[in-house]
Formats: sequence, C-alpha cells, structure tokens
Amino acid sequence: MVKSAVRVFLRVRPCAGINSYILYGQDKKGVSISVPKTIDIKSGEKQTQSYQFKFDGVLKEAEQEEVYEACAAEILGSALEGYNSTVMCYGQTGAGKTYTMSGGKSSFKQRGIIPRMINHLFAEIRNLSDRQFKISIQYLEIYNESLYDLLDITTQPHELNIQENTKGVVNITGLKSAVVQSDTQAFQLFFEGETNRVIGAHQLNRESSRSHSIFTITIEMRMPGELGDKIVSKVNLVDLAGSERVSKTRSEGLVLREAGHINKSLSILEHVILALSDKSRDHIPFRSSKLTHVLKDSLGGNCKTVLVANIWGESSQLDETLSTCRFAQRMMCITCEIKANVVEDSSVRCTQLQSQVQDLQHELAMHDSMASRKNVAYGPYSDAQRAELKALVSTFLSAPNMGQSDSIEPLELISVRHMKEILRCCKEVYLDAASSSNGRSRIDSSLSNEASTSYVPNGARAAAAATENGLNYVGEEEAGGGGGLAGWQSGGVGVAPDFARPEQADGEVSSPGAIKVQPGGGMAVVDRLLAMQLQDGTANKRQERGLDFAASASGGGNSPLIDRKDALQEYKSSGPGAAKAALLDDNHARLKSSKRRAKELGLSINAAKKDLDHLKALSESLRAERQAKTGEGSQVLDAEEYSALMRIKELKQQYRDQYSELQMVKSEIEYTQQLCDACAQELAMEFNQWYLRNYGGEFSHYEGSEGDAALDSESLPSPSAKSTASGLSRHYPQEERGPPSSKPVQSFNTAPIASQGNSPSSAAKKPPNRKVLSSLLPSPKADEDAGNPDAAAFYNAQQHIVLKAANAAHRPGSIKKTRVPASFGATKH
Ligand SMILES: Nc1ncnc2c1ncn2[C@@H]1O[C@H](COP(=O)(O)OP(=O)(O)OP(=O)(O)O)[C@@H](O)[C@H]1O
Repeated sequence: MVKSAVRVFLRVRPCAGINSYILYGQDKKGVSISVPKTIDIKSGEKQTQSYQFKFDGVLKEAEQEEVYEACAAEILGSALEGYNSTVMCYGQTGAGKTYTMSGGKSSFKQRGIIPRMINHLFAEIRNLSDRQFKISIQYLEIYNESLYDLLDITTQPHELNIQENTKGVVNITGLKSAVVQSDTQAFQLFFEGETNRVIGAHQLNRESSRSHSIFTITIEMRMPGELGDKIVSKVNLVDLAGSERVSKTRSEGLVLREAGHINKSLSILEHVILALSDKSRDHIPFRSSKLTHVLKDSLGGNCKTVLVANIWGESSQLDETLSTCRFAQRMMCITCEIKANVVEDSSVRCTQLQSQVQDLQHELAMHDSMASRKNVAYGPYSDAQRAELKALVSTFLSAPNMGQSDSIEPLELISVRHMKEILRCCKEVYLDAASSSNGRSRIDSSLSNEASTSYVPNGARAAAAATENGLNYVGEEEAGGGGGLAGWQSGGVGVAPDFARPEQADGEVSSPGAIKVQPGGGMAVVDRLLAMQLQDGTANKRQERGLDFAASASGGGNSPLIDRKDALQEYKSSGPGAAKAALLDDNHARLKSSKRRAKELGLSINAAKKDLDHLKALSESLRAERQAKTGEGSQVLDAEEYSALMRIKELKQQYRDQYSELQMVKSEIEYTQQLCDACAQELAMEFNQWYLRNYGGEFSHYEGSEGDAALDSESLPSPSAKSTASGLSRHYPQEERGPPSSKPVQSFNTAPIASQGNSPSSAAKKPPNRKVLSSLLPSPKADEDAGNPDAAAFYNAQQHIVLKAANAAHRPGSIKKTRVPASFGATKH
C-alpha cells in the first residue's frame, strides 16, 4: 500500500483580454487572484481582496502540450505497474475541459490527453513485445442523471444501471467493453463515442458538453515467465460537464434542464470532495449522484488521481474561477491508499502447469532411456497391480532368513511410485500380520534374522519391538554400553537399508525377539541416523529422488549410484567428512571412557556399600559381644572391633567420594552424549548432501535443512549443464524457448466487442442526437504530420467515423445516434 495524493493542475484558457486579475507565481505552481471588492467613496480608490492558490502546476497555453504529454506518459507508467488512475477535467463551462481531454480534432497537434494516452499505450505495447496485453475500452456518458453507453451504436440508447458488490466495487451492468488491438481501433472507438455525446449551444460555448463522460482504458498485462499472474489496471479519463450560471449562459428549455442536472451533480461532487478531504468524516455521500457513485473508486479508492482544473482567463468569470480554484484546492487535500492490482488467472496457470507436467514427463522418459530403465510406469497402479505387489512384499517379508537366502530376490525399485507402493504394501502386510498373533511372531522372527542386504520395514520392526517390550525406547544405560541414541524408533513404515542393522561390535543386543540396536562406533550412530531420516518425513523427498534404496539394493541392478556404505566409508576416511568423523570418534571415545569409569564407580560403590553393610553387621555383633562380657559401661574396644569401625569410616568416605565422582561422570556422559548426537547428526546430514552432490544424479537440489546454508550451489551439478554435456538439448522453460514474438500486441481475446453484462431493458430516455452531414466536414489536414504513424492512426480513425456517419445519414432511421465531433463543424441545437 502506498499513499497517494491527488495531483492538481490549473489550466488557464487563453482569452482575448488581458489576464489582469491573475498573477502567476514565480515557480509556475501558484496563482494570485485579486478580486475588486469596493470603491472607497472618499478617495475613489479601488479595494481588492487577494486569494493565493498553490497547485502542482499552472498551465499556460504554451506549456499545455508538454504537460499533457508528460501526464499521459506518467499515468500510463502507473497503469503498467498495476495502479488504477484517473485524469479528470473540471471547470466552468467553456473553460476548455473537452479541449484538454479530447483536444481539437481537426489537427493531430491539438490532440488532448485521451489521444495522447492511446498513442503512448500502443507505443509502450510495441516496446514491451515480450509481454502479453489485452486492451479494452469503455465509454460511458452520464446525461441528466442517467447512464448511457457511448459505444453502443447498434440499438436504441438505453439507460444502464450501477451495481456495487459486497466489497464496494462499482460495476455498470450492460456497459460494453471493446477489446482493441491497435491504436487505430482505439481511436475509432474514441471518435465513435465522441460523436455520440450530447452537445448543446449556449452563450459561453457553442459546443458545450451536456453530459459527463468517462473514457476507460483497461489494461491487462501478463509478465514474461509469470505463471498465470497478470496486472490489471484501469485508466479513467473523465470529462465533466461544465458548471454554469444560467444567468450568464442564458440557457432555456432543454439546455436549461440539462444545466440543472449538471450543476446539481457537480455540487454533489463538491460535497463528496469536501467529505473526503475531511479525515473526521466517516460517511461519504457517493450515492447521492450517478457521477459520484460511478467515480467512487477513482475519488476515494485505490486510484491515483490527476485533476486538471480549467478556468477562464477573463475577469468577467472571476466568481466561477475562484470557485474552481477552491474546488481544486480541496482536491489536493485528498489522499488515498493505493496498491498495484496483480490478479492470478487460475485457468491460464492451470494450462501452463499442465504443459509443464507434460514437459517433465518427457524429460523423465528421456532420463529413463538414458539410464536404460525399462518398463517404468508413472501412472496410477491398478488394483490388480497393487495386489500383485502386495503378494510379492508379503513373500519377501515372511521368508525365513530374509535377505540372506539366495532364493529370495531382492525387491527391485524401479520408480518413485513403485517404491511408494512397496512401502504402502509393507505397512499393510505388517498391519495384517499384527492383527493375528501368529503372523506377528512370524514377522518378528523374520525381523530378528535380518541380514545384510535386505529391505526391512523398519517401522514394523520397531513397532514390533516396542509392542513386545511395552516400550519404545532402548536406553544405553539398560544395555550398559556405547553412545547410542535413545528413542529412535518410529511407528511409521520405513525401509531400513543394510546399514540400519544392529551393531554387534561393542554394543549388545539385549533380548531376543525384540530389536534393540545398541550403539557401536561413532559411524554406527551416523548409519542409524541415516536410517532414521529414511523413516521420517524428510526421507520422502529423498525416496522420491530414487536415492538410498537403489544404492543399497544388492547388486544394484541398473542403478547408476555407488553403494552407499562404500560412499560413507570414503566420506569419513578420506572425504570431506574425515575431520568431523575423527571428532565424532574422539567424542565417542571420551563417552565410552566416561561410561566405563561410571561403570567402575558404580561397581565400586556397590562393593563399598556391600562391605559397609557387612562391616556394620560385624561391628554390631562385636559391640554386643563386648557389652555382654564387660557390661554396659565399658568403652574399651578390642582390636577387631576397632579395626572394623576404622574400615567402616574409610569405606564411608570412599562411598561419598565415589558417589560424588559418579555424579560428575554422569553429567559428563550426558554432555558428551549430546556432543556425539549433534556431531553425528551433522555428519549424517553432510554426508547426505555430499552423496546427493556426487552420486545423486539429476536430483542435485537438496530439500531445505540446516545444512543447506553450507551448500555451495555453484558446486552442485546443474541438470541443464549435465544434459548439455551429454549432448542433449536443454529443456527450456516456456519463456526461454524461442525468440519473442514479433507481433506487437498479443491479445488473449480477439473478440472485438465483449459485453460485460446484461443490457437493461429500460425504455430510451436519452433525447435523439443531432443530425450531422458528413459532406460538411473538413477533411483532416495531415500534411504537417506526414510520416508520423501515430498521427496516421488518428486521422484514419477520424476518416472511418466520418464515412460511417455519412453512410448512416443516408440510411433512413439509422442516423439517430450518429453525429460527428463538434470540431468537425457539427450542427448545434
Ligand atoms: N487551448 C485552446 N486553444 C484553442 N481553443 C481552445 C482552447 N481551449 C478551449 N478552446 C476552445 O474553447 C471552446 C470551449 O472549449 P471546450 O468545449 O473544451 O470547453 P468545456 O470546458 O468543455 O465546455 P463545456 O463544459 O461547456 O463542455 C472550444 O471551442 C474549444 O475549441
């Protein structure tokens, strides 16, 4: 969200007289207007009141062209960033609003902001040839508090309705939206609409617009490479009807009635502006008039607004000029929060993703053929295939001496889907078996006979062990050795490769039937960690990448990966993991020695306790014996009793010392254990990354983990580099595939006119337009603009409308809505 204030320019209409009452500010941003108040009767001196106004710019005749050009370019720039914008012309009748917005139509040079905007827009579209544009145009007229579509020339003019959705977004039902693909088409629609506007004549303007008009350009732009995201912005170009004092315009009849509507709507506009500029107001009366209701989004909403306030330069119009300046000044107080409109087009995104999936499937097929993997299916498994696979898994798991027997074929994993199915089957087989005690004991006995190269449902094994013991924890204390990891079993179904088997080296397997993996050397911990990772969720991605399992498959089949165990050996002995492996072993040695010491201390304490108990009993009996001999009062100890008491004292001291040492050693064990765990985890993670980098083939991007930060992405083999090296063309994403299209405008929708809603069936209330004969029109003077393509489009469109008007004029009954621009010499009423 960005805060945006309304920018206001003051435009002074050139006039024959001297602008005696307007003094321009030095920086061309302000005006000072002196209004004669009274004449002093005594001195006869004139008294004046001076008003100062400051704007974003005050435009005199010479500067107007330049400023309009800049204004059009700036508004367009904002629109291309996704911001809605509005340019609005306000002012007294005849002050030049239509001239500012539409321009003098007899010459390209005199064109107003709308034609300039069209030129800029299509020039920009030609420059941004890598983006897709859809440009649509609407032209709305508000005449006597009724809405009409200026582009609806096929039917009797009918009134349109305003609808506001729950979010407060205003929509005009039935207003046509014409999609254009060139500046000529846009100019045609512009002139078409211009000819349909109602004009009238009065004292101040022979071609006075009797209505407010809003020319809307909607720009939809899709960025290159963006999946379905598009920027949608609206540019509203508003030409308001002029405020008029009927005493000055001497309007009567229809023109007078029109003036009433115009003045009323402008007065409501003023109220709305007043309310908007007052921060304490919470109700803004947008709905009080059609004009303010339609402009709701532009005035107070998500829209950048530029106001061109038009004034006469003549002193006779002083009051109206002051009123216009005050209005403009209030507009400058309005600020609104604006944000770029980025819309996600789900249908386009869906199509793009479908095509991406198709491309990836092709690529996968290519990699399968490179790796000589045959019969790999990626489609969903049928029920029959599932049943077949389950039977295979069941046979595999229930085989005696699973994995050791040559008669049992290792399960070959041929695709990620296949692997997932096998895992699912393992789970099912286990659950089936668990529901029958027979089956469970069969599985347990199979599990206890695990062998070096078997695929074992580790979760099943762990769960079985846990169920058996009523525990899910195998503690090192209980086993009395090594740097094991507590609680590593997972209840889920996983596949344990060979390195997850229980170590026998310096740990013990405590009880038959349950699998209790005791820690061995430091690397055994790493191995188990790797196995654990395979069991939990983080393993899924790796599984999907076809790692680990393929490596641990005996014989490896067609797998291009090296044996994981060998790789681990290499990694810890001479590879980058050597230092950490040494550190881990060192920590582990310390841990072992501490544990040994703890054990010694425990034994010694226990022995001391035992001796103490024995000596205490001995001493008690000696004391009782002595007292029986010498009586209660005798304090003389014999040598044996004395020696027993001394020994008790010594043992007590030893017990205390050893007990406190044991406490220290225990805390050291705890600390060293943590060090070992952390070190082992790091090593396991780093090994995985290293393995992926070196043997992971195409899947060089490792899923997010702490270790990622340490990865040097440049050192990773990129899939594209690999494909190129192997002589295969890289599969480029869509935006890189070919040279950008030379087509200047890539429209999504080529339909020229798209209706935005249902046309209301209300009866025509608009009076018929004035009839114009094209034969009276001057032909456009294009000499000075020869060679200018923008001007050519402008003139071509004019010519088109003129001819259309002429044709329409010759068809009885069809000329109703057709008239030519006023500057072409239209007949006035
Ligand atoms: N800068 C200019 N150069 C030449 N002619 C101009 C200029 N500005 C205005 N005019 C002429 O002044 C007349 C009135 O201008 P215009 O119709 O644009 O006024 P308006 O403010 O739109 O009036 P209304 O509110 O009555 O429609 C027109 O004939 C127009 O050609």
